[in-house]
Amino acid sequence: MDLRPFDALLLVSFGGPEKPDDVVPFLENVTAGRGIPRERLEEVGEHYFLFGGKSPINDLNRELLAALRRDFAENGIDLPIYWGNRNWDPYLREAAEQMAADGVRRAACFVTSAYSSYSGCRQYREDLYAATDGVAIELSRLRHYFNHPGFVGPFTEATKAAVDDAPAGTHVVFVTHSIPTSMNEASGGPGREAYVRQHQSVADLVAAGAGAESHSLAYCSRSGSPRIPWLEPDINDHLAELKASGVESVVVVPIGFVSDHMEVIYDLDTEGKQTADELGLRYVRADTPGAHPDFVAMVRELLVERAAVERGETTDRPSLGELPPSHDLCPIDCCLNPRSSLPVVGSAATPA
Ligand SMILES: CC1=C(CCC(=O)O)c2cc3nc(cc4[nH]c(cc5[nH]c(cc1n2)c(C)c5CCC(=O)O)c(CCC(=O)O)c4C)C(CCC(=O)O)=C3C
Ligand SMILES: [Fe+2]
Repeated sequence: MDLRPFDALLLVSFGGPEKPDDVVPFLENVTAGRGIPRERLEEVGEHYFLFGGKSPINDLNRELLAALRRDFAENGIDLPIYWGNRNWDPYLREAAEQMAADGVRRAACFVTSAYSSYSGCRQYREDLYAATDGVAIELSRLRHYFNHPGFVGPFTEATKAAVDDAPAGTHVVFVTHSIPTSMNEASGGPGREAYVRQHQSVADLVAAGAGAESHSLAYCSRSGSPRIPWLEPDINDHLAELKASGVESVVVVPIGFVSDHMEVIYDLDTEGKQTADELGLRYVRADTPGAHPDFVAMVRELLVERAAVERGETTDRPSLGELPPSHDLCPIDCCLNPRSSLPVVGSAATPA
């Protein structure tokens, strides 16, 4: 398999605490200079302490790494895979330095965030720039994959399984991370609202593929000042509205998350489930892709595709639904955040 010009794959993720002593320093990393109210930090810290001070995210990434290495071996790909996080050990900077020491010149980066937003797109590209500043290595962020069959497929399979087991009249609620409405407006470029449009497209695709009778999109994990508008409805409010409108059973599908992060196991499996129990709603949560073989194969396919693009060859760019396959290079004004003007990797010269 021709993977030139790449000589490594870098798995790029958020990072999370692994023990109680990590929790506060991790939260300080995440919120550095971001003005998250202290109240919210204490509350988020409690979510982690409830699970022994350990986030599931690092172990999930270790599983994904192992699955990727097996998939590469089975497909005759002899490319090293590295791992680096934004907010916790192993940090991106260490991964970049290790790659450079190992002689890697050009790495393709797979980010564990499928959609466009400052948090899921530009902030990672800022992190990649900072990690390689002064390090002789070039990084290329692989395209957003929210509408790739390897992402939509596992969600459709999981949702169909849950819907098939559920009583008639079950409503499917798709859930993602809430973000400030201003961040949504800037996602994909000024006024594009790519974040919400991408989620709506995935929700419609998965609902159709799973044979859902009715479906909607809701949000979890809101933070920040209550005076700043964030995307709504919150999942808990939404469950109450559904119940009031006569719904008796829901399947909850966390399409905003590639695996069972803290948001999924706390905000949905713990808090959302409790809300549903109090309302007397049947509540089942569908699986995230995790290390699903089709999701793992997608990472390889995105790498092979981008390598061909970099060599100037024409190639297939699989996508589902009405939105086109996402760009390789982001428009120069993609996912801007008025509070940040840091340099980034992966920008085109032209605006959206
Ligand atoms: C869009 C989006 C994703 C999905 C895309 C992606 O996957 O990247 C995501 C993922 C994640 N967010 C995570 C954790 C946190 N996010 C926070 C804060 C924030 N997230 C935001 C957005 C997103 N976040 C925003 C606009 C904020 C507030 C401002 C800011 O600070 O930027 C805070 C601070 C406290 C709080 O405000 O809740 C924490 C602790 C974890 C780790 C979970 C684990 O440990 O398993 C993961 C995967
Ligand atoms: Fe977050």
